[in-house]
Amino acid sequence: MSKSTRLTDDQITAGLAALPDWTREGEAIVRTAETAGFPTAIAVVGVVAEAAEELDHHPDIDIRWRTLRFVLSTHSAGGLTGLDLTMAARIDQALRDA
Ligand SMILES: C[C@H](O)[C@H](O)[C@H]1CNC2=NC(N)=NC(=O)C2=N1
Repeated sequence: MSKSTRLTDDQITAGLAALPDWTREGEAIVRTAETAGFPTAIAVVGVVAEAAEELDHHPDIDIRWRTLRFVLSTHSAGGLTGLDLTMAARIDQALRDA
């Protein structure tokens, strides 16, 4: 299946089982994470930006001092796709490495 095909509810539930820090909000998945401080938060955003360019898939990112909130959805598909799950895993990795 193409990475840009909209996932079924069952596929989303199965995908999120492997991404316990993410929650579904309608046609998006969301994660909030607290980092060590503002410079770390900005560094994580830099790593995520590189992954987003690599995958051509871009999260909405809210920065509040050292807390980051990421929202993923595939606008072109009008919902969630495998790209959102892949990007969520990359964001998790960037946070672990921070
Ligand atoms: C032309 C380019 O491939 C599209 O605009 C991409 C870029 N990044 C994107 N990011 C996200 N989250 N959803 C999209 O549909 C999307 N589309």
